[in-house]
Amino acid sequence: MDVDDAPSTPGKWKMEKPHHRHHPRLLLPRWHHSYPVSKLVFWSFFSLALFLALFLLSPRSSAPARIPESFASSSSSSGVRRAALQMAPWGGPAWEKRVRSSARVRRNPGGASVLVTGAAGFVGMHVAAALKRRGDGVLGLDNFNGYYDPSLKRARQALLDRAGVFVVEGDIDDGALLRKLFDVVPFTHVVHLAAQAGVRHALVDPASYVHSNVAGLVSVLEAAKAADPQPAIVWASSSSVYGLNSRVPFSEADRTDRPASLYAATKKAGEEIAHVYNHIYGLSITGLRFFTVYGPWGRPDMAYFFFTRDILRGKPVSIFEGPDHATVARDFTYIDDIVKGCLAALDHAGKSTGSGGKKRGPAPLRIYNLGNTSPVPVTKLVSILERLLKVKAVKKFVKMPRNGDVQFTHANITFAQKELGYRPTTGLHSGLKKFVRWYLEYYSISLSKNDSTDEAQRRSLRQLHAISDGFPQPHRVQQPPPPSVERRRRRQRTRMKLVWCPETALKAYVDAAKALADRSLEESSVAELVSAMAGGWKAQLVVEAWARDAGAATGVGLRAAVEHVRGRHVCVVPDEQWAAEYVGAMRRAGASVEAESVAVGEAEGAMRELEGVDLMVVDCRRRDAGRVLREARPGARGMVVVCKWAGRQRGGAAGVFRAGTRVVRATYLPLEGGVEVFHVGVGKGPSLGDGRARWISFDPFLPRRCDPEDVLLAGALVDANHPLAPLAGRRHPAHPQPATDWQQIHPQPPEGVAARPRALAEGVVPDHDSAAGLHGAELRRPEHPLVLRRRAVDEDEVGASVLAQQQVTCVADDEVHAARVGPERFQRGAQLVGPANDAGDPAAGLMRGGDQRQGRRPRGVGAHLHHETCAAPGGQCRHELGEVGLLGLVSLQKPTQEAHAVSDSNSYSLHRTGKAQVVVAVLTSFSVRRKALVAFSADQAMFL
Ligand SMILES: O=C(O)[C@H]1O[C@H](OP(=O)(O)OP(=O)(O)OC[C@H]2O[C@@H](n3ccc(=O)[nH]c3=O)[C@H](O)[C@@H]2O)[C@H](O)[C@@H](O)[C@@H]1O
Repeated sequence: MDVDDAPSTPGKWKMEKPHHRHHPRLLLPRWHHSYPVSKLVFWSFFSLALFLALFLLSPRSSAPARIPESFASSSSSSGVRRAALQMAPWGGPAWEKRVRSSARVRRNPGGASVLVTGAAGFVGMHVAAALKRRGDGVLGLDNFNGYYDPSLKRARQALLDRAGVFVVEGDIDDGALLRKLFDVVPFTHVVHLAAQAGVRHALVDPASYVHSNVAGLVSVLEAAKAADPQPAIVWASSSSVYGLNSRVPFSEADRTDRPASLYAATKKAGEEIAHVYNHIYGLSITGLRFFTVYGPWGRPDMAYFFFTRDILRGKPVSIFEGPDHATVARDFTYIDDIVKGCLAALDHAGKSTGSGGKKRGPAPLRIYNLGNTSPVPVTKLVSILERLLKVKAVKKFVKMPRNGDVQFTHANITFAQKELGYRPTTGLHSGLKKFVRWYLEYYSISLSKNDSTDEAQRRSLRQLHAISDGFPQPHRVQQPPPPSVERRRRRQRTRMKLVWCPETALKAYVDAAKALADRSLEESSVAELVSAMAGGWKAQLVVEAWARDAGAATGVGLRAAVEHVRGRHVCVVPDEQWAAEYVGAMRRAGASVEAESVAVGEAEGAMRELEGVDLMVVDCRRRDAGRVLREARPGARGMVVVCKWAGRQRGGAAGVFRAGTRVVRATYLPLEGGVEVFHVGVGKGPSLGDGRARWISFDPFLPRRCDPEDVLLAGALVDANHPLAPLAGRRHPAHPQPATDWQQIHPQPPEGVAARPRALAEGVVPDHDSAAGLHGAELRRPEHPLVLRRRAVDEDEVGASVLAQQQVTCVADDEVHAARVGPERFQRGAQLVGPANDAGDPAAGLMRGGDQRQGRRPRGVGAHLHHETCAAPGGQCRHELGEVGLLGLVSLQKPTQEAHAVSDSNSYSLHRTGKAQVVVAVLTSFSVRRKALVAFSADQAMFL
């Protein structure tokens, strides 16, 4: 799993600029104006007293100086147990170098260098990743305590590591470590998110709250105030400070002196402590009151998380109720909105004025609510989860225990809106959808769409069998690998590793074909192809770099695919106007688009948000196509790249593919259910050097307009570090030299047609390359006749070469055409599907089921085909009614040994025999010197 599954919103990352960004009022501690000084004094004393009492009472560890005492607590049913954590040692030149490098600002002139505490935590990881993505320097700090499953924290750490963020293993209470960090890096900001979270757990382990949330905060502020330069601080307070406040929505100006839990009290104490450090030392401090944050990579101790686990396991979930069965509600806020708020708070923080512990002037002290402004009852939360999980929850309504919970929360975000441009955009349903997707993926749980609830539940239970009784354990515990392992992994990542699943490929193909059936959209055959690819690879992140006026067919196809594989489809566009046009095009094509599915911005910016791309579709007509490709960050398996209109590149993409780049020329996609797709791309002229090419798809329902189309699966990008780059230099095993034309790839046409390629190559017929490409084609299963579309028969001579030896059904559009094709072409029992029908409308007679009045054809598998088979044009016709399960069944006879293996029986045999070499191949019309073959050999391709 990669960062992208995590920082879940790749899309619009636009914070509205506040109108009065530099308003002098911002420099004043606004929130405490309405706050009596006596209360301030009271809270300061309260905090310190609480801290001293609990700190002195708690047992101390005798850990060596560099292994700080832990504030971690392992919650266990037997009660409170505090454990000293063994921290990784820190210090030394190599460690310092790593720290410096991680905190170095890159690609973002004037960017921040940020220390993120609690970086292996839920919010911490997302914030650290987001800062890194935009080019800020980021160093993480986390003590990996055992409050909840540390392997989840390790997995987050591994994710950050891949993103280039080093997470130092240490405690915020380790003053020496903090001083060292500030010595090594002049941090401009600290985002302090390390804390002991959880409202109810405070009853179990009160000391941990004081240690982390009071002493830990003081420790961080001490280090920050002593640093030179002093950083600005942004830190996490909590909505829980509103406690028993009953004014809704909760505003920063409301009372916060009636906390309902020790957790809330420690957060409130933190706000008062912040005042002290601002007042005495001139530290710029912004506190953020988070409202019940949820989302992918979340905290297992939170209700939405363990409800999900319990629902899947069939265990009862306790839904709290207030007095008289009153609803309990929360202002659930999606993680991406919180991240945006954190980044905006950091950007608007204003500088600390002190240095080396001395105040030099007033500094900003602020507090903001970051909520969603729409409270949702817990019952609704449960019903959304039921729907998403397709499992009925066993609900138990219980009276809200008096353990710190409050009945409702509701944020007033006016201040954050005005001053930070904060605007939450994710509703609970779509946020939970992302969470559930992540959860199922992370814990490797699959739910079938068609399962009945019971079956889904049984399956889930089986899958969850391995999950322990406590917080769920992931299948894969990701520990940060030692450098040597990481190096090896990186090497491995440079090899394409694809997992091909014919079932999902078929579903995606069929859905794409259905979605596009009644629309005569350009590129729809390509759309079906890439949809099948995305489905077959089970691509979790599919990115499309759209070109203006390109239509929406590909987008529709990709959307159909990601639905099947629970993946994500994101379209990258350079600006808002393109975004609007894209959304419009998609809507017109009948597909809905959520805001987060559109990434707006320059190639670099937009692609930076997208880590772990499985399949990338780039329209090379975009000027920045090359930059888009260069910025693409593939997932661990590698990335399938489809370049549309590669021959029309406008210079942007030209530099991307180096000379010698292996380019694949044909696609064979094994699907299931007797359906296979074989796409051949062809160019004009004996070679493909003239930059013009077009698709032939043996899809009988190809749109009438099959415009020139270049689709490329290319394996090489300019960046030598790119995981695909090594493919550029590799030779296809069957062809020691890069293939230069089709003949080389398919050197042996079948008997009886041996003369044809030559004749065709001499340019006897138009489109001869397409015919050449088909030499050697044979029907894999004669019982499924090959359906050739008109043009293939009429113009391409394909019919002649294939029909000479096969039982082939040809589709003719009209009588005239049928006559022109001529029966002489159809030898050896070849038949012509005649166009005659009752109404005398030849085209309509071919395929009923489409909108005949509008002359539309039904396209795609699953449509009912009612056609008449005629012995010859104008002859007697035979009726046939059947399910269309045939999209063209063809395989190469002897082009390569491996393709032959494909045709042996089915795709599974590839796995067994390991013979398959060519699995995917797509044509390009690149200039000759760039043309070559990309082959995924059996050891690179895995088959399910
Ligand atoms: O916003 C906040 O300040 C706080 O939000 C959450 O605290 P909470 O809102 O209580 O979140 P959950 O523990 O996930 O509970 C969510 C809702 O589910 C309810 N709940 C919880 C547990 C349960 O078994 N049943 C149940 O109905 C709670 O009463 C609450 O209304 C976090 O856990 C805190 O760390 C954070 O500071």
